Amino acid sequence: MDNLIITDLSKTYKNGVKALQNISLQIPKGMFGLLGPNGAGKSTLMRTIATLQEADQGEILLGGLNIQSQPNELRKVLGYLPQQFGVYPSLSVEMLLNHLAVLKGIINRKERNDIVHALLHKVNLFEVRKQKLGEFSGGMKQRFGIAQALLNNPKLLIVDEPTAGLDPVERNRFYNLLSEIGEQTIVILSTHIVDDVKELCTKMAIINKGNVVIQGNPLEIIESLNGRLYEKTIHKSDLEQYKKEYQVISDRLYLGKQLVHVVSDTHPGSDFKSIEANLEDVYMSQIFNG
Ligand SMILES: Nc1ncnc2c1ncn2[C@@H]1O[C@H](COP(=O)(O)OP(=O)(O)OP(=O)(O)O)[C@@H](O)[C@H]1O
Repeated sequence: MDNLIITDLSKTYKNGVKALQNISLQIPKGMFGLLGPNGAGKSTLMRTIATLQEADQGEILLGGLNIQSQPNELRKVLGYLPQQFGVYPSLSVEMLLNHLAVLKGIINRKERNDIVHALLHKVNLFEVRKQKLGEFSGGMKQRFGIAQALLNNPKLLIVDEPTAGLDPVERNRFYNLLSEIGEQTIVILSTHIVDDVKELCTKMAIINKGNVVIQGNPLEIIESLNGRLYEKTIHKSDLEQYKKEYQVISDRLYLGKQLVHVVSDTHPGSDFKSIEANLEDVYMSQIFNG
């Protein structure tokens, strides 16, 4: 299976926003999590990989395929679930998937029927295939979004913030579906929900202000913070002072008390407790102090 290799990719919008700044990433088969805050550049990167917009500089290769010079070849092996997935609410799920299959060039009726039914089973919508999409819950719509993205049996699947607004049960179901697809395919999951990546991904990157600030295996990335993370309960009124004195990466109210997490190479003082890092801590340390 071919890797997706992104080298030195940059994009500045006409208004001067540097959305991507010399991005380089190596993305193998499996689930790849792309984390970053609002405006980090995730959608710009996804859309560039999906050949929906062009970069100013850099190269994207999928195996032997050059995405910029061979966009039509890429589209044949690409599945894409954008952030805003527009649907025709009055069509039944089966009719709409059939229609999209025709648009994707699956002309033979028998073959098309087989593919549509297999996909409806895969995303667990077969039983409700006669229902209108407009009547579906958010989770069902997202699963339909995956079904349409899989119509051409893609080598590369891009999903842009797919779990926003899903309840825990639906989110879990969606995770399971993506994991299964990730066994055969490169899946790039763009999200600002740290848990999405923690649960699912074998590789990840955090981007902030158009830059890759860290990339690798989530467990190894977490390990890089261990031994340097401390916790303390403080008075709320002291928070600003702590922020001046220490590298505070997060502050939150926990059971009515103000809890701070601090990164420090040496023990910051006896009142601090050394704690195990998690991905949220890594994310916070990279976004706010990186
Ligand atoms: N068409 C555009 N013209 C000008 N600026 C844009 C355009 N699209 C995005 N931007 C800006 O580029 C930056 C990156 O935006 P992008 O949508 O890629 O971020 P994102 O990480 O996907 O954010 P979110 O999580 O909010 O979707 C932002 O500052 C955004 O305002």
